[in-house]
Amino acid sequence: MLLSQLNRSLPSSSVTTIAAVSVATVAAVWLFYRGARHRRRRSPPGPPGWPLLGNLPNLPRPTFLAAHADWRKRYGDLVSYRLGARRFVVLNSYAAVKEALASQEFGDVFSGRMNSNYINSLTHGKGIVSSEGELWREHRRFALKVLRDFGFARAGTEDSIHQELQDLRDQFNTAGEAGVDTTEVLCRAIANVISVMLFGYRAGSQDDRFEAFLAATQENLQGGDLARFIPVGFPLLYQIPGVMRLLELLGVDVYVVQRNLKVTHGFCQMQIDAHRAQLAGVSSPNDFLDAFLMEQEKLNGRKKDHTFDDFQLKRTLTELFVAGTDTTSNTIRWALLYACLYPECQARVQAEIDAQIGRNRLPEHRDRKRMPYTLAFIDEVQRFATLAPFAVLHRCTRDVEFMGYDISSDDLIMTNLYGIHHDPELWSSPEAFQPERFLAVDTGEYQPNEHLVPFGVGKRACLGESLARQELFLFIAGILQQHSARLHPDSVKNLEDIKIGSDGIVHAPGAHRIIFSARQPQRIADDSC
Ligand code: HEM
Repeated sequence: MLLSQLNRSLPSSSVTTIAAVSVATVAAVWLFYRGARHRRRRSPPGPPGWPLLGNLPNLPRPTFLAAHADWRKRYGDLVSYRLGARRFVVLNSYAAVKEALASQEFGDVFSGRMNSNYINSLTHGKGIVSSEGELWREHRRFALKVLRDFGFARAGTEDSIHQELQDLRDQFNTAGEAGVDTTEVLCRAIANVISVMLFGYRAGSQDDRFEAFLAATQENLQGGDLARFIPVGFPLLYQIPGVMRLLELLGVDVYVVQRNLKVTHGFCQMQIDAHRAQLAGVSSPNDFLDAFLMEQEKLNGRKKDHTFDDFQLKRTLTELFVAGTDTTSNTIRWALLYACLYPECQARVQAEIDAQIGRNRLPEHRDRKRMPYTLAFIDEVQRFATLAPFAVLHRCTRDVEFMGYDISSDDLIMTNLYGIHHDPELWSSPEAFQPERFLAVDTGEYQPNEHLVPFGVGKRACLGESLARQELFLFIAGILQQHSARLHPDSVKNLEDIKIGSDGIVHAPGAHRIIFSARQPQRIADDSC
C-alpha cells in the first residue's frame, strides 16, 4: 500500500534510486556482518582492505602477479584478502599447497569451485571445471577415459599434431623477414587439435562460426579487469536496479561472460545436432561428442535422471576447448620467445633434435625419452613463465582450521603456482632461465622436479596434462627442427613488456613477432675423414 502510494507520487527515477539505496544498505549491513564474523576468527594475515570494496583498490599493483608477490613476501605461506563480499585465501608455499590440495585430511575440503549466483545462473554448476561433488567426479572420470582412448594413446592425435605442424612451417616460410605474431597461428593450430578430438572437426580459414566460437572462448579467459571481479566479489550489484546500466555507461563490459557463453553454447549445440543426426550409423565413437551421445543413449534406456544431458555436454565441450587451447598455445609461445632470448639453449635443443631425430622425419612422442635437454628446456619454460599463475580458483567447502588459521566455507582458494616456481628456497637462482636444473649433474639424464607443478596439485589437477605434454614436445621440437627463431627488431624495443606478459588467468607473453629462418641443411658426418 505504502509502496504503491510512493510509486504513484514519485517519478520512476526516484523509485529506482530509493530501491537502489535500500538494497545497497542491506548489502552494506550484510558485508559488515560477514566481515565482523571473519574478524572474530583467526584469519590468515593479509593487507588491510577498504570498507565494501575490500582490497580491490590494491589490485593490480602494478600487476596482479606483482601484488601477490609483495603480499607473499610480507605475510608468508598463507595470505587472505577480500574483494567485496568474498574472502580469498592464497596458498603461497609448496608445503601449504600439498597439505591443502593433496592430503587425506584437506584434499576434499578444498576441492570445491567458485559458486557465485550469477555464474551459476549461466552454467547451472555443470561441466567439469566448474562443477562439484558427484557430478564432477562422474564426468571427470568419463572425460579422462574418453580422452585417453582418443587422444593420448592414439596415433590419431599425433597425426593431427603433425598436420598442424606442417601448416605452421609453411606459414613461417611464407612470412620470411617480416616475422610472425605467434599468438594467432599457434592458437589456431592448438584449437584445431582439440577441436578434432572433441568434434572431429578441423576448421578451415573461412569458417565464421568457428572463428566466433574461438574468439568468445578467448575473451572469457583473458583479463583480470573489473568486469570479471563483479560476479565473484560483488554479485549483489546485479540485483540493484540501474547499477549494471551505470557501469556499462562507464565502459565496463558487465555482460561479457554471459554474451560469450551464448556464442560458445550455440556452436556446441550446432555440433551436437549434426552428430546426433549421424549417430545411428556410428558403431564406435569418432570423437568425444560421439562418445558422450552414445553414453547418453545407453543411459536413456536405463535410468530416468542421469546426468548425461545436452547442457552438461555443452558445458564440458566448452570447458575442454577453453582449458586446452590458450594454455598450450601460450606455453609454446613462451618456449619460442625464450628460444630467441637464450640462443645457446635453442642451439642445444636443435643439436639434440639433429642427433636423435634428424631432419627427415617429424618428431614423435616416443622420441621424448632420448631427449633429456629438450624435456629440461620445456620444464624450465613451464617453471619460468608459469602459464596459470594461480591455477583455477578453488572453494573451501566447509569451515575448517588449516595451518592454525580458520578458513570459512565459501572462501576462495588461490594456488600461487608462480610463487612456488620462483621460490628461492626451492630453486637456486629462480630468476635465471636454466634448463640444466632439470638434468642430473653427473649423468646429464632428465631429472623431473616435484616442485614443478604447472598443471596444479591434487584431485583437481589438470585433466589434459598428458595431451598438453604431448603437444608441447611435438610442436616445440617440430618447429625448432626446421627453423631457427629470433626476435623481430621491432619487438626487441618492447622486450620488458613482452616478458612481463598478460595479467589474467592465463599468463601469456606480450605481443611480439618472431622471424623464423629455415635452418641450413644438416651436415652428414663424413666417415672417410
Ligand atoms: C600447458 C597446458 C596446460 C596447462 C599449463 C594447464 C594447467 C591447468 C591448471 C593449473 C589447472 C587447475 C588445477 C586446479 O584447479 O588446481 C587445470 C585444470 C584443468 N585443465 Fe589444464 N592445463 C593445460 C592444458 C590442458 C588441456 C590440453 C586440457 C584439455 C584437454 C586441459 C583441461 C583441464 C581441465 C578440464 C581442468 C579442470 C579439472 C577439474 O576441475 O577437475 N588442460 N589445468
